[in-house]
Formats: sequence, C-alpha cells, structure tokens
Amino acid sequence: MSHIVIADLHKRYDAVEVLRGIELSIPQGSVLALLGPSGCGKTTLLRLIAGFEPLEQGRIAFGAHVMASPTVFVPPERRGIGYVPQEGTLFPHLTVEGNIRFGLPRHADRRRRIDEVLALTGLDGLGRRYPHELSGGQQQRVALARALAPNPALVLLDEPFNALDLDLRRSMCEDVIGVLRNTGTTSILVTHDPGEAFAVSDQLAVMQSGVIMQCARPETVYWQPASPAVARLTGAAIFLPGHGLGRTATCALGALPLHDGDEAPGGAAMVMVRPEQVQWQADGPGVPARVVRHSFRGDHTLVGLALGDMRLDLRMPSLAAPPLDAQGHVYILGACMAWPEPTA
Ligand SMILES: Nc1ncnc2c1ncn2[C@@H]1O[C@H](COP(=O)(O)OP(=O)(O)OP(=O)(O)O)[C@@H](O)[C@H]1O
Repeated sequence: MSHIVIADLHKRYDAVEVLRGIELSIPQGSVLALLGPSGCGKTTLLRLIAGFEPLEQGRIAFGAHVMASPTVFVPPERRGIGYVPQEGTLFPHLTVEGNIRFGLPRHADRRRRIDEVLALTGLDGLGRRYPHELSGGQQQRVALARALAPNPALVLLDEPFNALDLDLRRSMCEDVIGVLRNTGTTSILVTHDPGEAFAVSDQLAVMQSGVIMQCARPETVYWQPASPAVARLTGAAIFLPGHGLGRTATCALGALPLHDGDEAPGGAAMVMVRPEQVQWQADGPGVPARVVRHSFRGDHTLVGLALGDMRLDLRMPSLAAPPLDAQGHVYILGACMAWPEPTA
C-alpha cells in the first residue's frame, strides 16, 4: 500500500450530513491523529475507510487502488486494514492465542505469526490466558496483536485506550504507535486527548462538525492554529482584543510579532497566545502588572495578574510564584496568532 488519499468525502445519516467534504493525504508508514469533540464524525470516518459503511460522495484510494467511491466498493476483508476499536471487543471464551488466531487465514503459518505478534506487543507468555485474566492495558494489546497478525498495511485505532487512566493511556499509546512505526504500518489514531495526539502523530487532523479544520504537523497546529476553534480544541489559549498591522499585532500584552509566514488582519483583531508564553519578571521590559490572586494547584500555582483593567491568570511553578501585591512586568515569549475580530 502507498499513500492513502481521501477526497471530498461526504456521509449522511438520514437528513444529517455527518461528514462534509473530508480531504486527507496520509503518506505510507506515517501516523495521523484525528482529534475532535464527541460526535464530530471521527468514528464514521474510520468506518468508511475500513469499508464498514458505503459512502455517498467522494473517494478513498490506497495508492492507485480506489477502495470506495459512489461506484466502487471494495469489501472490508479485501482492504488490508486492521481495526482496533474501543475496549471490550475480545472474544471472552477464547484465549489470547485463540483471539489472535481468529483473524489469520487458514493457510498461514499461524503458530509462527502468533508468536511474532505476541513478542511485538509485549505479550510473551500470556498466550494461554483468557481475557478476564488480563489487565485492561493487556487486553488492548491483545486487540492490537489481533489487528496486526494478518500484516495489515493500515491500522485504524479508535480511541483504543479510553478505559485506561491518563498516565497508562499515554505510555501505552506511545508503545503501540512505536510498534506500528517499527513495522512500517500506516496508522490513524482517533483521540480526544490533544497531548496524546501531539506525542505520537506525524500529522494532526482537527475535526469539528464533519469537517477537517486543519491538518498539519503537530507543532504547526499548536502554535499556528487555523482558527480560534482549532486553538481551543488543541489546548489552553488566551484571546485578547487588539489591532493588526502587517506582521505585528498589538494588544494589552504589547506589540507582538506574528509567526513566520503569517500576516495580521488589518484593523480590529482577536490576538491569541498560549498561556505558557506569558512570562513574569520583577523588573525589566514588559507591561506593568500586579499580582492580585494566588490559587495553589500543587505542582503549579495560578497567579492572577492585573494589567490595568485586564485580568490574566498565569501558570507558574509554585516555588517561583511572586507574592500577592508584587509589582512586576509581563512579556510574551515567541509569536502570536491574530484573526479578524468577529463582528457578530
Ligand atoms: N448509524 C448511525 N445512524 C445515525 N446516526 C449516526 C450513526 N452513526 C453515527 N451517527 C451520528 O453521526 C454523528 C457522528 O458520530 P461519530 O460516532 O462518527 O462521532 P465521533 O466523533 O466518533 O464521536 P465520539 O468521539 O463520541 O465517539 C453523531 O451525531 C452520531 O449520532
């Protein structure tokens, strides 16, 4: 399989258009993370790629082979795709090996392949256990091993670690994506968690209401989101009223440069920076500010600053937080984004 290209994809359930012109291009061996709020159409998109649903408009092609269009429909078993759904999809009456064997063709050297995928997914020695004798994380590894066993060229991961707690989920996800990278398998990971998406993807596609709003390298999506909505969906963001002119936007935090290649809208603008760009110093350049509030959060403290009439919460290491009433200056590290001020 080579490049996966999805063009102008539309899908409707009754009167509701759930996918509205999806365009994606996924190079062979790369990882695409699909991030978006609940109900935006992520699972529907995976199901169309897997061939579990027909499409009404558009095209899905793997290299030169069209898999789906209004006139072509290659059935799921002939697409060479592994699907790892959300938790709870193992056959409870089969052992780990039995679950993995299920997806393998009869003529294959099944014993050897089962041993290979057990080793690949870190499940050595667990082949004779039943699903209820495994932890949640181990069960999801079995689901991955089962998906990988037939050597698919594309693996679709639909929030497969949702049931695990945050730390385990992130480390598990990195492990699993590592396995997929080592085997040169192209993968699409659906997730609600921007941190997980940033950590593992080559491309991050942000989706809302059936539309891909931006698809780019994770760093680009984070620092240069295509819209205020993308900024909010990918992390905390500070929005300030201001003015744009050429490569600079001016707001309560001063005159800020725009990112390379970006141009500010002329006139009234909505300026965006990430909270960690806001820095405090007792003296030196920057906008004068006074500490008016402290909220201790353990590893960090939210420090409330008053800049004239404006209030701003700054996240600082607890030990470095300036005392209440301290007078100092705030300045911005790096560049900002600016969009035309919404008129409505
Ligand atoms: N078979 C179906 N029939 C009718 N509507 C459906 C069907 N499947 C999904 N939908 C609707 O399509 C929309 C997109 O659903 P989808 O499951 O793709 O979203 P999602 O982004 O994966 O959500 P989540 O993150 O909660 O899993 C939702 O409004 C959902 O109710």
